[in-house]
This record gives sequence, C-alpha cells and structure tokens, in this order.
Amino acid sequence: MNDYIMRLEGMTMRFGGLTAVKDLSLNVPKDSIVGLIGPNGAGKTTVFNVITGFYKPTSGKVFFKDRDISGKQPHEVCSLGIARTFQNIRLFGNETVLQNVMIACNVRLPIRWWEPPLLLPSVFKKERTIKDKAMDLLCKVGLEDLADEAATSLPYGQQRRLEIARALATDPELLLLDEPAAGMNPRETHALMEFIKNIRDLFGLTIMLIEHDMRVVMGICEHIWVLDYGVLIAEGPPSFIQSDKKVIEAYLGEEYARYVNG
Ligand SMILES: Nc1ncnc2c1ncn2[C@@H]1O[C@H](COP(=O)(O)OP(=O)(O)OP(=O)(O)O)[C@@H](O)[C@H]1O
Repeated sequence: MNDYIMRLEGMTMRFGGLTAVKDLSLNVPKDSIVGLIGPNGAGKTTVFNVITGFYKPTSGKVFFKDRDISGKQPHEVCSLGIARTFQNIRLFGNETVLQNVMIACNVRLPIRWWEPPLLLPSVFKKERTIKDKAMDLLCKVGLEDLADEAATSLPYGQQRRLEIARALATDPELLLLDEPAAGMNPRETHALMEFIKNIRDLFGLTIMLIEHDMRVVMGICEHIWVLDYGVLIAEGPPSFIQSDKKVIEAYLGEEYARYVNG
C-alpha cells in the first residue's frame, strides 16, 4: 500500500448541465491534515458528498486505502472508516449529548432490533460497552460534564465539537470536516485549531477539511487544494497557496495577499 489513505482519480460530478466538479485528481497522505478551499459554489461539499457515497460520481474513481469505493452507499463508506461532519450542524436534537454519541457507536457495536426485548445479558453488556465508549469519547473532547444536557442546548462551538465526537464514535481513519469553524468567534476558532490537531494525534487520524476561515486553513493544513468552478486551480502547502496569483485572483483577494506579505 502507498502512503495515501484516499485518492480521487479524474472525478467528475455533473448535475444536469452543471459540472460541479471536473476531472479532479488528488492524493491525501495518511496521517495528514489537509484542506479543500475555494469560493462559494466551487464544488467543495460535492467532493465530500462523492467521497462519502452521498453522490455517485458521473465519472472517475474514489480510492480509500487502495480500494475502489466509488458509488458505495454512505453506510458502507462509514463502515470502511470514513466519517464526516456537515456544514449545517446535524445533531439528534431531542437526544442528550451522551445519546448522540452512543447512537453513532452503533456502527461498530450494533444492537439488533430483536435483542432488547429478549433481555439477554449480552445486550446489557453491549449497552454498557457503548456507554463507556461514548463517555470516554466525551472526556477526550472535553464534553463529559455536559453528557446529560440536551444536545441542542449547547453553545454553538460545543455543538460542533459534539458533532466531531459523534463522527469519532464510528472509529474513522479519515475524518472529513465541512466548515468546522463556521459561526465561531476568534477564541472558539483558536481552540478548534488546537482541538483538530489534538484529535489527529490522539486517534491517529487523517483529517480533510473544507473551510473559509483562512487562519484555520493556513494554520493547520499541511497541504491544500483550491477549487474554482469545479476545477482544481492550485495545490500545495499553505506558503505556496497564499502567494499563488491564480488563488489570490479567484479567492483570497489582493487584500489578503497584502496582509500576509506584510
Ligand atoms: N444535489 C445537487 N443538485 C444540483 N446542483 C447541485 C447539487 N449539489 C450541489 N450542486 C451545485 O453544484 C455546485 C457546487 O456546489 P457545492 O455545494 O459543492 O459548492 P461549495 O464549494 O461547497 O460551496 P459553499 O462554499 O457555498 O458551501 C453549485 O453550483 C451547487 O448549486
């Protein structure tokens, strides 16, 4: 196996007459934190939707650990080890913080519908294991004191953290974060950057994120791909991306370039 955990090979995604992503190829190194950036409508979330099986690519292939997973269903992709969060937080609103994580643990520790009515000791054991795993995850992400709170009563930054904890409960090797810093204040954003680096190290993950906040992208990503109208216009480390003329014109803007270059 090579050192790339995920690869896209000439991936194109069309919606009717609109080409949302065109002939995209990229290799994501294992254990890295990488970013996908570009203007609104550039095709970034579509890339995540293709990787996670929400969309079947019009053409091209998705490889995860050298296995072709193009067109697999979202639950299969999740079982294989790819988890994601969404641009708009999607928690189970009526459930507690702990229950939100416990539900996701079911991917690895399934309890069949017919098991609980039989009151089998094995079910209680499995439930205990799931609860312990969920609590352990909450401790690792610093939400253990809020375990019994309603998920949607949490402040915004902590809801995002819970969404990540829930994704981690599926034991992913690749975690896709769609605009994790959206709506956060500068203090929360700074904490989020440390958090993302910590969970990568703690869980031995590879993390790919879509983000408009350039402090986050340039601060933690080791490699960045830039899309514009579905086309890859640049890729490289942050230092290269922020001085690339095409990227400045299409996305970052002259003001950003002046700010970065002093
Ligand atoms: N299911 C769909 N059906 C039709 N068009 C779609 C669908 N999903 C995405 N698109 C279109 O594909 C293009 C890319 O959308 P996408 O959401 O991937 O962009 P994005 O880069 O994630 O944008 P943003 O930064 O605003 O989230 C847009 O023109 C969008 O309207």
